[in-house]
Amino acid sequence: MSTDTTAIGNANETTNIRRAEPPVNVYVRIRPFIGDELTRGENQNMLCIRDEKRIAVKLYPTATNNIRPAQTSYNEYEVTRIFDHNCTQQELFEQILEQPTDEIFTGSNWLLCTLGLTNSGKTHTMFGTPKDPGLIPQCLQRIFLHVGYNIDKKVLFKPDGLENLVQTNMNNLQDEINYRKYIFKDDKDDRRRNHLQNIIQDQQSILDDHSVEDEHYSVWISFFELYNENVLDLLVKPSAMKKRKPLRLMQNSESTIIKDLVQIPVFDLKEAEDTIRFGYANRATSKTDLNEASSRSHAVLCITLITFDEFEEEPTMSHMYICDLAGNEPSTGTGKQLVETCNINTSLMTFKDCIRVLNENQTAKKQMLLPYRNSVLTSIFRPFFIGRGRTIICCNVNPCATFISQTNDLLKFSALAQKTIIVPVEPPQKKVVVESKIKGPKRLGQGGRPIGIGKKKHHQSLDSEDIDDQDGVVLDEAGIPVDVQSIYYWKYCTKKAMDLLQKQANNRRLFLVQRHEERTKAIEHILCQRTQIAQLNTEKQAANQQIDSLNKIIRSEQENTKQMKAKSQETEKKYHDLAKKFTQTNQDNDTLRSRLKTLQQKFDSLNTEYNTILEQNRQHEQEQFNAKTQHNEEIKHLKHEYEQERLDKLQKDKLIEQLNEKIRSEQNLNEKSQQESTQLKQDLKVIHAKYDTLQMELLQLREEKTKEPIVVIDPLPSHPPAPTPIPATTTTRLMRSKRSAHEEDTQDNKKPKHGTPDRPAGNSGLASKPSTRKIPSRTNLDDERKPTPPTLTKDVKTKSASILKKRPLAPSNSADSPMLTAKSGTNSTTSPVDLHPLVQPSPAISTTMSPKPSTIQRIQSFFRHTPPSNRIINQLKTTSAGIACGPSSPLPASPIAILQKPSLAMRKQTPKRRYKLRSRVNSNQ
Ligand SMILES: Nc1ncnc2c1ncn2[C@@H]1O[C@H](COP(=O)(O)OP(=O)(O)OP(=O)(O)O)[C@@H](O)[C@H]1O
Repeated sequence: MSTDTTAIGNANETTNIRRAEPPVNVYVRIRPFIGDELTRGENQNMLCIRDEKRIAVKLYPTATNNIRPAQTSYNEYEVTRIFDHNCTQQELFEQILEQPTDEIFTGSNWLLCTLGLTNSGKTHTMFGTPKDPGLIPQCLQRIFLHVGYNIDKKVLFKPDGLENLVQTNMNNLQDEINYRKYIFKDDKDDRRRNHLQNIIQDQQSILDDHSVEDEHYSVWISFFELYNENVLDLLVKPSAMKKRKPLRLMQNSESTIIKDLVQIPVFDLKEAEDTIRFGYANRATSKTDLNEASSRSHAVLCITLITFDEFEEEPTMSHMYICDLAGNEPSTGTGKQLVETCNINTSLMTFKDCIRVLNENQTAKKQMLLPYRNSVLTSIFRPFFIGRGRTIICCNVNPCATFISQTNDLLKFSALAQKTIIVPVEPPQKKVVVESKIKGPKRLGQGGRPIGIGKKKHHQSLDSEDIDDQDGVVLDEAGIPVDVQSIYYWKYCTKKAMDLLQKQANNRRLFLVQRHEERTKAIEHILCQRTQIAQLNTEKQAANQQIDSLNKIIRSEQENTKQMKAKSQETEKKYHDLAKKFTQTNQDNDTLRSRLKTLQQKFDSLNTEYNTILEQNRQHEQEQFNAKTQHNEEIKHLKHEYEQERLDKLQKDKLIEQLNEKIRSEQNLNEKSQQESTQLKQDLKVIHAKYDTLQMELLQLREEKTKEPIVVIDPLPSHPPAPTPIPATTTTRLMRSKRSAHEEDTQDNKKPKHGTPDRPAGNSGLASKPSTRKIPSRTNLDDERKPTPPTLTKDVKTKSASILKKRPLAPSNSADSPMLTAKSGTNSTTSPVDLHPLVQPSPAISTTMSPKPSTIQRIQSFFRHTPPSNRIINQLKTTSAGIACGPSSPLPASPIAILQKPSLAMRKQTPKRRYKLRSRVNSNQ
């Protein structure tokens, strides 16, 4: 372990000095709860801020920490200033770094480093965010605010290590030109990339014009990290990042030099920020259990300010070291992460040890050696431990209850550091190395007078002595040597020129003194202006705050305006819609009005029509009323008539009923007679059979009596002449044909509508259809009924009468006659004479004579027309009378019957109907 002799001095002297000096500035910043810390229950009010400088840590068992005793106790610590979670970045800068930043312009060096657990907000405090810049961006802003237009555009000097300066030339700025090219590679124009190059090219002429400016500042930035105890440059080419080698540390008794560290001149704030952003991107970070982007190295930013003035002998150089230390964390990882954590913790431990030793040395009689060589970090910061600069420590505190033990340790160290006083020592004499043959700027104060002028003075004295001592020189009236070829003449001229130059130099000196005074005044004025600017800045900040609040108001107003605009647009839309509707409604109204007009006209016309119709109706009603009264009278009359007719009808009905009863009885009789007739028909059939046998007998008899002549007297004049004898076959045939004709007649008689032969045709309604068939028997009978024509001979008549007298028909019905036998068997009372007068035997028929064919025929006809029984005849008479009664006295259709119809009676009696009814009644009547 090496010792640092610069830190060891006389103990008593040092203690006295220390008391006068301010201690190390230690600030505590407590970050707010982030992420899910509140939901995890990390807020257990473990930290209690007593006042601006005092903070108390509550110690009792928590959910995750059971180390502490059960009873609640507080550890109270005092620091320079405490900032709670409400502290803004700007507030922090104003309190911590504003004054140190101003002081680097007076040549002081400052070290600001952050300490704290991992994830406690160290990087956030240093760099911040684009919207909420941290201490470094604000510090740069402050520096460039001071520098203003006095930036050294000539880049006359460059830092050599942390303590020395070198004058620049064409060669030693080449590295910086290259650095700037890749750092500002994203520039759209080449202005910044070529800026330094252009300066160097114009350097010759600029250097000649040294008298124009009086105060210059040049700002240089270097950015490196301490990773695993190696110094690694952060401003190297991205392509060389992986190959980059650790930089070497070179130390002497006064300072530490990092060899080959890139230092870049920046000419404005933008360039400085871009440079730092470039370096920050190269920093080693990785994800840990506690932080998404945990710093795995200590990042050190060095801002170097070179100041030179025409009236000062030497340029001054000051540094601002801003160090974002990696977080102190438990050694829980493995492999690479464990190595990183160990190195981080070692370097932090050494840093704390150095502070502790310094603190202990304040009171200890025997001064201890600083263990700064134990880590690269403390080696670099050594000048600050030996008083070559001031130190600020910012302790970032994680408020979570989980880490309260580590927080307590950190605050304990902070309180210790805050009590530590580091005695400042005189800065070593800065060496300005002139490497180029080109002359540097000529300083007025340098060497008292210009070299040339001093030499001239020396020559002048010599020359004047020469001239004064010259005796043989011929002078004119003005005292000028006449001989221009002589040395005295030229000496004289030179003397005069020197005098003139001296005069000019004196004048210039006076001018420069005057200008210096003016500039001093101007500087005073500028300083005054700076204070004014500071005031203005505060005012500006206040104004900015006001602007912010106003902006908020404006934003809210804008939002309101937007909403109002939207509303107005909506309203406008509604208005347009309503206007459209209004025009539409107007058009509708117009059309409705026109329609109303036409309707009004129609209404008027209809009204007039209505009035006329009303009048007509009134008249019509009157007429109807009159007609109604008439109709009522008519109805009364008709009712009366109807009553009469009804009575008549009742009488007639009674009559009809009586007649109906009669008809019914007649019908019964008729049925009985029909039964009898069927019986008779059967009898007739039997008689026919008998008749045939009789015929046969008759034929036999005829054959027997062929020889006997038969006189046949024909009573009818229309009768054909006496028939010639007919052969038997022919007679038989004739008989048969007659019988068939008789059968046909019988069959015709079966028909009910055929009237009986004695029924008068004219009295029967059924007889209105006379039978087209002529019954020969009836004709014969009619003919028989007729009186015998006078053409008949008396003989014949007599004969026939005699025959009839002698041989009445009854005797003809002898025992051998089947006809008589049958008749006598069935009805002895039946007699053809009694029954039917028409069938009485004709007196013309002579029975005495042998039967002739005509007689046979008459017999046949007799049998054929067997008269019905009396009963049948009576029945027929009754029936015919009944039947004749119907159609002979038909009931006339009565109008009352029509009126009796319910449909007609119920029908509404309109005048028209009434009229029709009346006309019908009239027509019926
Ligand atoms: N004052 C603050 N306000 C709001 N957020 C903060 C504040 N301080 C820290 N944070 C947030 O806390 C988180 C951790 O912060 P940061 O990375 O700076 O911690 P750290 O101490 O640098 O950690 P490490 O040592 O691991 O690098 C970040 O997300 C950051 O945004």
